[in-house]
Parts: sequence; structure tokens; C-alpha cells
Amino acid sequence: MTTTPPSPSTSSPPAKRLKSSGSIPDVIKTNEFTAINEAPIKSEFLPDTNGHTVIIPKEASASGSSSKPQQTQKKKNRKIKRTLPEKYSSADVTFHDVRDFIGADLVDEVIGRKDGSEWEVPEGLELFKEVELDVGAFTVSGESISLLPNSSDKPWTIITPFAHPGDKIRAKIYKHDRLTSYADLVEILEHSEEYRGGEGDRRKYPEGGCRYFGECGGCQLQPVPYPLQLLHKKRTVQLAYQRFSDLPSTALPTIQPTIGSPKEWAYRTKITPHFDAPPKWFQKQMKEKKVSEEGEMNASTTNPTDPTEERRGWETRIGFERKGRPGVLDIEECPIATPVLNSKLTEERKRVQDTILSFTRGATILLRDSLSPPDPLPTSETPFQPSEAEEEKHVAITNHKLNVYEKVGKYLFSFSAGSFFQNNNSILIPLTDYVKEAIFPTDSLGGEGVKVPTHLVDTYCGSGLFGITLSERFERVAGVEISHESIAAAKKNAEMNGLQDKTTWLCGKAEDIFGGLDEKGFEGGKSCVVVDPPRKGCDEPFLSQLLFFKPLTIVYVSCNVHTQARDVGYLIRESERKGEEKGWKYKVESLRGFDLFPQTAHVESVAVLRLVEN
Ligand SMILES: C[S@@+](CC[C@H](N)C(=O)[O-])C[C@H]1O[C@@H](n2cnc3c(N)ncnc32)[C@H](O)[C@@H]1O
Repeated sequence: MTTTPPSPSTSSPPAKRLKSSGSIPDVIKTNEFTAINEAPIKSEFLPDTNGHTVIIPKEASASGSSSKPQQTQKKKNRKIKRTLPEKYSSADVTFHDVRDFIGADLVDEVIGRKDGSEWEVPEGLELFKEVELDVGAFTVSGESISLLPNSSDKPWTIITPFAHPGDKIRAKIYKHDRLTSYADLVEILEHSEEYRGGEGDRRKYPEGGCRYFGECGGCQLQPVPYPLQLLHKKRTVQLAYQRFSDLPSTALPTIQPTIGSPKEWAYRTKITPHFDAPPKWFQKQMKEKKVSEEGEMNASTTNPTDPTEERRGWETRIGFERKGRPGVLDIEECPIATPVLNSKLTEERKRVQDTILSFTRGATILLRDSLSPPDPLPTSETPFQPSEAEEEKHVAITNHKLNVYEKVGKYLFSFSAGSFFQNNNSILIPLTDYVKEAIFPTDSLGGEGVKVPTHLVDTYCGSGLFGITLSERFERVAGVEISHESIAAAKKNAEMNGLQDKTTWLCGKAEDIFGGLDEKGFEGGKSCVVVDPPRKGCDEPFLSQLLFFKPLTIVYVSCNVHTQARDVGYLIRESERKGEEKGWKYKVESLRGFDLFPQTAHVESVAVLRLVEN
């Protein structure tokens, strides 16, 4: 944890805010993805001493500069690293926001000068300088973007969190980048007339919202009314395809409205708060103090010093990343997490606080919402039977090896707490129903010459979410996954739901993902494929195999619409190239977001690709 309090000069929380009133702008220019309430995890899980809670250690002081002297940080911040962002990364997406906001022609002209002037900060815009800005738009990541007033020969933007289009703000610069600087919000001088109803400090909206808004790096869109959050995400999908698919607009359908989450709060079934270990100087100080106290105790019968007093100078903070400054923000509750996780968080915080001196490295606590394990456990002989009457009991799991149970419609899922499962259970029925309907559109059923798939291939299947929930409509289902643990869970889930006879689960490498399917009777001509890869998207070997397999329908589900747009673009172009002579290709039939992550700027995107044959 921090050895010194974060310097108020490197970043300040939004200060007192003024009145806001009125309604909402109809255009949201939006951009990026930051981790939701999750620290970058740098290493393996480790069991704690009592064997109950599992903690994921991260690199000592991953919040990094927090333990360095303030002076070093300042020096570092003065230099702009002239590195271009990795393609499709959040920084790349933000640069596209900057480019769109300034105007592509102007930006390309500045970059085209080839004199590096896009990196040269306008005269007088030093670090820690305060500037007044009229906020122009949202970035995709939900931050505000404004034009620096009176910027000399080139335009320059300022990105500031927690402000809204139409606000007039004062912001303090803390970092420079290409054609943009990043700033902390100091004060909202005038709230946007049209943006949000209510008066006073925007962080207090909505009623029952989060008291950490304005400091926590988690929920960027929290004060944005929910319909506007959905609009923001629709725009994100649209921008991603414009920027990254490399397809002409004629090849893309109109983006459909984003489907909202049934739960806008208390939906998140997994959180991973983290904490830093005490710095060495503090450990040493505590050790010395203990030795001297033991000496005193032997000499007298007086009470030892109060332990809270002992820890003066360094405090345990357990929570999430702070926005715009290093270090952990101490979080006692997270209103997007389910109630059972918040109760457990209180217990876990106390446990860590009481034993903090035993940690030499920072760590992450895993908290996962689970149904109480069914008793007896369903088996292939006595499969799961959902019962509406029974009240569901939830528990919080903290050991990554223990099984978590979740129900999706009439199916029961089990997987180890440390492995992947979607984090918002409330939207999984709308999501899986949508995928089902996309595969079997009512208007194409029974149509002349329409081939209806009988086989489903669930790639990147995890513990079998799509394969199992969609199984009813198919004769056979196969799931393919790289993780042995997830495949074992998928197999067990199929058995628990009585689906063992129609399902096949294969642990496959990306290079040979469809390898084992032939012999199981899966042919592209009677199949559809669900693709649900991690954030980095699919690799080329996978996409080539998918085209070679040539399924009737491809439904691509992704938590990173930017890499999805890249991959969909590749599939469409390659299918045109490969299939040209033989008269087939894929077309993008629909694109739409699902809001798996309300209050944040993240969106899950579903693309439906249909095989078209002449
Ligand atoms: C976003 S999760 C989707 C899981 C599942 N579809 C669900 O909704 O629960 C992505 C999954 O892809 C798996 N995966 C990652 N790389 C892979 C690869 N190269 N080939 C196959 N599966 C992979 C991961 O283990 C993970 O389970």
C-alpha cells in the first residue's frame, strides 16, 4: 500500500460540484475498456494460511509508483513516451476518439507533417496546470473529452473523468500523450443544462448509487441515466465496426439497440478487490515495536499499545484501482456486486486487516456468488429439475478451487470459482435466447431452400453455457475449449442436466479446434457455430478453420467489440475471396450489444453471420 499519501498535486478527487438540471443530450460520442473493478493479476492463486480463502498474489506494489517518492513520479510524468498504442487496445480506441473529436482530416494533416508535432504539448500546458474546459463528448471509455481552448497551430484535446458533455469544468493536467493530455476533474463550474436532472453533487446520483463514484476506477457511467448508458454502448458497437472491421458501411447492418440488463445494480457475481502488502519500512518498524513492547510487558503489567495507533503512517486499503492516481481505493461495499458478496467483503476485509503484517506481497481476494450446493447433486441418472417454489439461497465462495453453482433458466451450471463464467446472471436468459433466435430466425424457418442446422458447435465453450442452454433445438452439440478444467466442468454440467447423450466436449488447441468434430458426425453444412473468445479475440488459424468448416450460421459473442469487429471483418473478406468461385460468402446479418456490465462503459457484443450461397 501507499507509503505516502497520494500527492494532491498529481491528482485530486472531483471537488465541490455545482447545480445540474434538465435532461439529456441525444448524441453521445463515446470510447475504451478498462478492467471493471479488477486489478491486473500478475501471478498464480495461493491458498491462505487457514485454507478457506484464496488469494491471488499480484506483483509487489503493482499500483507501482505509489511507493516511489513523489519527485520521481513528477519527473517521469514530464516525458511523453512516443509509443504508438497496440492496435485494438483501449489506448488505441481512445486515440480514435481523439481523432474523431478533432476531425480525421486535421489529425491526419498534423501526423502527415512527420515532424513529431502531434507529440509536442502546446506552449504553457505544463503538468499540474489547471485549465477551464467546455466538455464536448464522451469517449468510448466513458470519460469526457474537450478541446483545449486557444491551442496554437494544432488542435489538442483533454480527457477528464467524471464530467459530462455540456459541463464547464476545471481540470488539472497530469499526463500528456499524442494530441491529448489527461487531467483530473477539479471542479464542475457549470453542470450540463441538458444532461442530468437533480441538484448538487453529481456523485450522489442516482439515489442509492455508489459513494465511491468520482474516485473508483470501476463504473464510469454511473450518473448517466440507464437509457443513455444503453445508447452509449450502441454507439460503441457502431464505432468499433467503423474503425476496426475494415468493411464498407454497405457490408454492415444497422446496429440494433443494446439490450439492457434486468438488474442495473447488485448484478455482479464476482468481484476481486485487492490490497498492497505493508512496505518493508513499516514491517521493520512494527517488528521493532513488538520487540520493545515485549520487553516492556515483561517489566510491567500495563496494556500494550493500541494496534491501530501502531499502524499510524501506513494503512491497509482493500478495494479497487483509483481513477487517475496510483494506489488502492479502500472499498467497504460495491453496489454493483450482489448482496451476498458485499456481506462477505466485510468479513474478508477484517480478516486481511487483522493479518496484514503476514503479507509480504500484495494480493487479490476472490469473491464469487453461488447458489447453495444442491443436495443431492444432480447426476446423469437423476438430472437437475428446476423448482420454482424453492427459494434460492446464495453463498459467497472465496476459494478458487471450490465449485460455484448458477442456474440459467432450467439448467444448472457448476464450475470452479477460479474459472471463467459470465458475471451477470440476470441477463443470461435474454442473451442465450437471443442467440437461439438468431440461429433459428422465425421468418427463415420452413422457407424454401433454407437449411436449418441440426448440429451446434460451441467454441471457446468454457463450462458449456451456450452449448447447454441452446441444446434443446439441436440433435447434437459439441463444445470445444482450451482449458481442461473448463471442459471437465462442461461435461459434468451436461450430465447434471441429462444431456450427456447428445453432447460432446473436446479439449482442443486453437490450431486444431475443429479437429475432432468430423469423426463425431459434425459437418459445416448442418451446423452452426457459436464463437465466444477472450478479449484478444480469435487468431487467424482459428478463423481459417472456421471458414473451412463453413457452418450455416456463425454467432460471435464478445466482451471486446473492437477485436470482434476486426475478426468479423476478416471472416467477411476472406469468405468473399475464398468462396467467390464457388458462389458462397458470409454476410453480417445483425449486430447488437448486450449490457452485461451496467454502470460501466463495457459492452458485450453479438454478431450474427449467415452463409449465403448462390
Ligand atoms: C469469454 S470465455 C467464454 C466461455 C463461455 N462461452 C461462457 O460464456 O461461459 C472464453 C473461453 O475461451 C477459452 N479459450 C481461450 N483461448 C482459447 C483458445 N485458443 N482455444 C479455445 N478456447 C480458448 C477460455 O478458456 C475461456 O473459457
